[in-house]
Amino acid sequence: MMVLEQLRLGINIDHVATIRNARGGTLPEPLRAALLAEVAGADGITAHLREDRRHIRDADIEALVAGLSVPLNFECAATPEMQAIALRHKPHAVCLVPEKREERTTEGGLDVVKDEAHLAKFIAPLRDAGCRVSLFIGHEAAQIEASARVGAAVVELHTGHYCDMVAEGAEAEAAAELAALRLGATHAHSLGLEVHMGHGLDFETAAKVAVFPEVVELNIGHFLIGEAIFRGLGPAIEEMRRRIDLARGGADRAVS
Ligand SMILES: CC(=O)[C@@H](O)[C@H](O)COP(=O)(O)O
Ligand SMILES: NCC(=O)COP(=O)(O)O
Repeated sequence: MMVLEQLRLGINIDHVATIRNARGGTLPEPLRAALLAEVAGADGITAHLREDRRHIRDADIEALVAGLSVPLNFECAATPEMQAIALRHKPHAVCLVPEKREERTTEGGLDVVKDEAHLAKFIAPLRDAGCRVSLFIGHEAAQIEASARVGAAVVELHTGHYCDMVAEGAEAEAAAELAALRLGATHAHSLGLEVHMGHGLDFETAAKVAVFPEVVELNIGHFLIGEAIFRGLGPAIEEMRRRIDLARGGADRAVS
């Protein structure tokens, strides 16, 4: 088995805030989860400040910026409000995602082709401020090519549909989606874009995409926060690290 560069594992802590907000108090604290994730081997922390603040809130972003030792990947919609917040905090990375207030979770990728002019203008000041701008998109070639044109440094390919197909036992569709993600990763890499993947990944699906050599980072949240109920957050993250390292051909480096 070929040994590839170790994948960066970004831990999304949005759903710690979902649990906190269910009671309206201050516990559990997303920052505490993020610090624990760092200790467990997270290479970065992802937090999505939605327009409706349904999970992460502005104060969480401030606490993360002040308290983290690893890079923050700030996910947000491409709106003037979010651009101002990003420019105030200057996180390591800004990942632009599509948002619909009525959706339960991020349903698809950005339509970079349609919003090319807007995104090019939107990205420029973030890039000038030193943020690595990432676009959360589907695997379609046209979206990848438009992402390169608008000046993004990174694309994060949406793995949600692949994960849904696996969960439904739709084997042919899952295989086709995985193949399309693979092609998308190769295409994006060939255009000079750094390639990340994320959304809906669990131990099995993360291992499947971890083998793609062009992918350098996975962002994983909901599954791990759920898994933390059963085995604790640290052990859940360590197990994810072990599985993706193993898939990547680095069993000797994997946490035992
Ligand atoms: C963009 C993305 O995939 C994550 O931010 C994910 O959306 C987690 O948050 P939600 O459950 O609010 O979609
Ligand atoms: N960008 C994807 C992400 O941060 C994690 O998504 P999920 O694992 O919470 O679905």
